[in-house]
Amino acid sequence: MIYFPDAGQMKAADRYTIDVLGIPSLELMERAAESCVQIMEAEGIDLSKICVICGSGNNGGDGFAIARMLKEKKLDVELVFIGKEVSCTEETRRQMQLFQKVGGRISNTYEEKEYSVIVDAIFGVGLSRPIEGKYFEIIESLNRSKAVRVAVDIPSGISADTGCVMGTAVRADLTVTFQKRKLGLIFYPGCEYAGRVFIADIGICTEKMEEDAETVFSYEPSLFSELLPERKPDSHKGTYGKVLIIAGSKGMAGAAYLNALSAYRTGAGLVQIYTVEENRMILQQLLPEAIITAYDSYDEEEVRGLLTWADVVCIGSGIGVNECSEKILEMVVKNVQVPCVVDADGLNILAGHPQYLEGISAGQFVFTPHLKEMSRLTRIDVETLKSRRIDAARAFAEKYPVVCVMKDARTVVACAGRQTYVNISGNAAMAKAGSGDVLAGIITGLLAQGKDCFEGACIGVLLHGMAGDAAKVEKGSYSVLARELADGIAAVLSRKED
Ligand SMILES: NC(=O)C1=CN([C@@H]2O[C@H](COP(=O)(O)OP(=O)(O)OC[C@H]3O[C@@H](n4cnc5c(N)ncnc54)[C@H](O)[C@@H]3O)[C@@H](O)[C@H]2O)[C@@H](O)CC1
Ligand SMILES: Nc1ncnc2c1ncn2[C@@H]1O[C@H](COP(=O)(O)OP(=O)(O)O)[C@@H](O)[C@H]1O
Ligand SMILES: [K+]
Repeated sequence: MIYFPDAGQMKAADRYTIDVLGIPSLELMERAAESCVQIMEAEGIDLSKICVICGSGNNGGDGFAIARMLKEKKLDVELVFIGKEVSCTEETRRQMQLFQKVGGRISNTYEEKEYSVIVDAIFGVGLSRPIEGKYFEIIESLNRSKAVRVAVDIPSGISADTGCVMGTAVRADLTVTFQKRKLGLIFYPGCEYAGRVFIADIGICTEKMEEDAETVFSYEPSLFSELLPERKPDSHKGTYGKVLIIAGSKGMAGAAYLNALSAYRTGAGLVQIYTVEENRMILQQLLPEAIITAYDSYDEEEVRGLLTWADVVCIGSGIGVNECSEKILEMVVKNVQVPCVVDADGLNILAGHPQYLEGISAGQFVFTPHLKEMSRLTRIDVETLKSRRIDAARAFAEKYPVVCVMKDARTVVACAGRQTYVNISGNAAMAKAGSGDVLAGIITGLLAQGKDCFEGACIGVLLHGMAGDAAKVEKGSYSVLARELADGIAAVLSRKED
C-alpha cells in the first residue's frame, strides 16, 4: 500500500518524530536540505547561478539550509527572504543565522535575473490561505523565469490537502517531497505543478498515519497481481459468477457491449445482458459469448426472475432516463440480494428518485459516478466537488451505505469504515466515450469472482487505469477506443501468468 498524508497528518507525523522519538526538528531540517541538494546534483541540474526563495515557516528553514549547503560547495547562491522576520519559526531563525555564518547574504526583494535554478522554499504544508499581495507577485514572476524550478516539499501555493491552486502557485520542474507524497501532489492540478516528484526519506515516522482511518491510500501497481482473485484449475464457469448486465437503450448498444465484454475479460464466468429488443441482434453478433434477453416494455416478473438467477448485477450504463428504465432500476435497487454496480443513467435516475435508496442494505452497492453524475446525486456543483474530492466521496458513502467510486483523472473510492482509496493509474487516452462502461464491467467481473464491494471497486479502478496505460502503448493518447481498454485488461491480466 502507498499512503498519501494531508497537511495535518504530515504535521502530526513531524511532531511525533520530534516529541516522542526525540529527533530534533533542526536535524530533520538538515536531512531535508541534504536530500534536496543531493537530488539536484544527481539530476544534473545546472547549479551555476542559484536563487533560493524562503518564507518564514519551516519550509523557509529548509531553504536557508539548502542555500548554506550549496554555498559551502562554493556555488553562486543568492537568497531572497520574503517572509516576515517576526513570524519566523525558531528553527528557521536558526537556519538563517547558520546561513549568515558561512557568509551568506540575504536580500528581501526578488529581481528577475538569469538564474539557472530557483529553489522554492516559500510555503510547504503550512499554507493556510490563498496567496495574495507580494507573495502573489513574486510567485508569478518566478514562474516567468527560464530557470529550472525546484520545489521544496510541495510547490508554494498548492494545497497539500486537495492539490488545488490557492490563488497562484509555483510551477515546478521538480519537487523533492519529504517522507511521503502529500495528497496535494496526487490530485490535479497540484500533481502537474509539481513536475517530477522525488520522495526523500528523512526519518519522519509515518506509522501512526498509516493506521489512521482518515488516511488515503493506493495500491502499488507493481504488486497488482497479488490483488487478483484466484483462478483455480478445478473450476467451471459457475465458479466465477453469473453476471446480469442491465444496460443499453435504442442507439446505445455499445454501453451493454462494453460492460459485458469487460466483465468477461476480467474473468467473470457467464454474462447475461438484459436490454431493449432493438439491441438483441447487434449484441448477439458483437458478443456471441453473452446470453441476450431483451424487453419491449417493463416486465416485473421477468426482472424478478433475472435477479434470482444472478450472482452479481450491473445496471445503468446507457439505459436512458425514461419510464421503463426507471421502473427497472427501482425494482432492482429495492429487491436485489446480490452485489450490484450502479452506473451512469442508473445514477441519474437515482438522483431524481433518492427515495429508492431508502432502506438499501450496506455493503451491497457500488456506485460509479463521474463528477457530473456525482453533482446530480449530491446537488453540489462540480467545482466544489473538485476542491473537496475526498470529503465529498466520504460524505456520500456515509449518507448512503454504498461504495462510492467518484471517477476522474484521479478516481476516489470511499466506503464507510474503510480508508479511502485514490487511484494513480490511467491516462488521458481514457478520456473518451465508453471508458466508464468498461470500468463498470471490470468491477462487476471482480465482484463475480468473490471480491467484496470495496476491494472490487478499488482493484477494478486500478486495473481499468492499467488497462488504459497498456492501450496507450498500443494506440497512443489520441486514438485509444473504449473497446481497446478491454484488450488492455487482457494485456494486464496475462502479466500475472508470466
Ligand atoms: N521540523 C519540522 O516540522 C519539519 C518541517 N519541514 C518543512 O516545514 C514545512 C512546514 O513548515 P510550517 O508548518 O512552518 O509551514 P510553512 O513553512 O509551509 O509555512 C507556514 C507559514 O506561512 C504562513 N502562511 C501560510 N499561508 C500563507 C499565505 N497564503 N500567505 C502568507 N503567509 C502564509 C503561516 O502563517 C506560517 O507563518 C514542510 O513543508 C517542510 O518543508 C521539514 O524541514 C521537515 C521537518
Ligand atoms: N485523464 C484521465 N486519466 C485517467 N483516467 C481517466 C482520464 N479521463 C477519464 N478517465 C477514466 O475514464 C472513465 C470515464 O468514465 P465516464 O466519464 O463515465 O465515461 P463514459 O460515460 O463515456 O463511459 C473513468 O473511469 C475515468 O476515471
Ligand atoms: K515550497
